[in-house]
Amino acid sequence: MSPRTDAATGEDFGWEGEATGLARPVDASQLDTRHGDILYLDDITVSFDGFRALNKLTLDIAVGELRCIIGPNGAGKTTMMDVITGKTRPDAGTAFFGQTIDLTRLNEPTIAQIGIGRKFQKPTVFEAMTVAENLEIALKTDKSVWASLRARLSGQQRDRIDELLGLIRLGEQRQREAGLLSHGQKQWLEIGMLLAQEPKLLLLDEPVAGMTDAETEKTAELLLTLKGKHSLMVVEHDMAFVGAIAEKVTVLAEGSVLAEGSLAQVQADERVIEVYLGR
Ligand SMILES: Nc1ncnc2c1ncn2[C@@H]1O[C@H](COP(=O)(O)OP(=O)(O)OP(=O)(O)O)[C@@H](O)[C@H]1O
Repeated sequence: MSPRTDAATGEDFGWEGEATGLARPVDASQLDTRHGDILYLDDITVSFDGFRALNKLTLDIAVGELRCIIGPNGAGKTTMMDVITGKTRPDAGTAFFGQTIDLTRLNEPTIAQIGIGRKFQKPTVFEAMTVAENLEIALKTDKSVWASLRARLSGQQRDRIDELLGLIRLGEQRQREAGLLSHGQKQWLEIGMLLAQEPKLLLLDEPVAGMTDAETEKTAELLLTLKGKHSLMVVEHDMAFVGAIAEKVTVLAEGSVLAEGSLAQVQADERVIEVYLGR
């Protein structure tokens, strides 16, 4: 046997058949969601120096679902997203994207490429470029900024940018430098940049933190529009926002699922009240 290398990223995945290895390159067309789930985490455990940040976490997300994840500080929400995106390898358990793609065997660039987008809390847009240019770069396969800007857009790509601008409500700002946008507008632009890559599953970490009430409301509308077309996992502390968008809410505590249901159901759950109030 010889070491295997991912052609797309040039990264060495080790020997075929090893736990850290990747037997074959994966592409998004292999995503099999015939059973209805886009994501299935099973018995995931992550330990940091003996401390269990995730403790036998089991959770599944249906295709097209908008799932909200809540939980007190330190519950393991970020660690869970790190496992899904390949940033952290679990000590035990499996994380399946569809029925067949085991995310615990893939690296971060490959996971992004097969259709899992992640929005971190802080917006990261190209501030010196216009809103439209930011979306252009996100659309292109050649990620070098200058190569992207020099290349001419196809009619189809122009239509897609118009569509994205409408969706993220930045049509009137298209020629504006991204650095001049409000915090909320930057967040929407970054969501637009992720959407340009047509993710199947979008992970959003506290998308409305620092937003005004009006921006929060617009973000709720945006996410409700995306639901169905994409599957979404939203980690959020703002309960009014969660109430506006969520059908099903998962409460994490001490690295496991504590409760699941509508926001009203989980808020009425004694165990949930206890972990939030620390009684
Ligand atoms: N790299 C690390 N090394 C050591 N401990 C870590 C590491 N990353 C996370 N932890 C610990 O794991 C636990 C879970 O952290 P995590 O950031 O996933 O929680 P969270 O639910 O996202 O919290 P918050 O709502 O505050 O963002 C915390 O106790 C944290 O201190």
